[in-house]
Amino acid sequence: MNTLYEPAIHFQQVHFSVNDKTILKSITGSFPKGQITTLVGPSGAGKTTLLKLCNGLLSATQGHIRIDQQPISAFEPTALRRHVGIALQAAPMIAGTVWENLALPRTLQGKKLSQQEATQYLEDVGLAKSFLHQSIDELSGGQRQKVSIARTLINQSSILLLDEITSALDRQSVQEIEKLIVTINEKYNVTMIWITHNLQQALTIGHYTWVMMDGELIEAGRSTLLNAPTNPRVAEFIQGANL
Ligand SMILES: Nc1ncnc2c1ncn2[C@@H]1O[C@H](COP(=O)(O)OP(=O)(O)OP(=O)(O)O)[C@@H](O)[C@H]1O
Repeated sequence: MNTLYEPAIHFQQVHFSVNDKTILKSITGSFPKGQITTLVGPSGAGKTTLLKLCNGLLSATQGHIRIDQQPISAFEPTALRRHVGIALQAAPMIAGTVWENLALPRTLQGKKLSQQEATQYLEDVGLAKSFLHQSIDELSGGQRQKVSIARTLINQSSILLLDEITSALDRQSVQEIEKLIVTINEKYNVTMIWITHNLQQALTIGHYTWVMMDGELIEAGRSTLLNAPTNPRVAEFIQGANL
């Protein structure tokens, strides 16, 4: 990828296989620091597997991954999870209040999250203070996803991995989450890697885009590549998705 930005994450000839099945083949590329890179490709292309390699949920079978210029192996696992946050489509939560869920990253470290801090994080994602004491079960899908994003901010992660965080939401919530991600990216300069099946979203929200197919990175560059793909496989994929 031709970029002016230093890489937040760099993959060098990364392979991943499980039980002799190759899932990722020879991935080489960078995710530019402070930018939003959208990750697209057909189902089963290896996108989630690649994301899991970025925060140590999985380890590469071969090749090298560097996070902020350091080999990923140099990070202690919990430090890596704090440095590289993740938000998932299902936005997993514990039974309890919004505050208890927000405090979870701190609770796991034996620390507390004050009401004032919790309120600030809620404000950051556009939720009123009144949500603090609300049960997590009473939230809409969009509100739940906002709490999930607020929770990632508590660790002050400099890299955030987003796996299809809007695919289960209604149109208005999708727009709110998109706006929120752009705001967080700009306000905190967080590097984002966002898996999406919504190519319009990949184009409009992404600064950069990676296109994956069959475990390979087949195209990477400015997201506008989705408007005028030079690779025929990418063109066919986009045509099928009616961008
Ligand atoms: N633990 C595993 N054991 C065996 N196969 C696996 C395992 N994890 C993933 N796979 C396979 O690896 C391939 C890539 O999966 P992955 O979830 O990374 O794809 P994806 O691009 O994220 O797909 P989707 O868009 O449907 O979420 C799939 O064929 C999947 O079945």
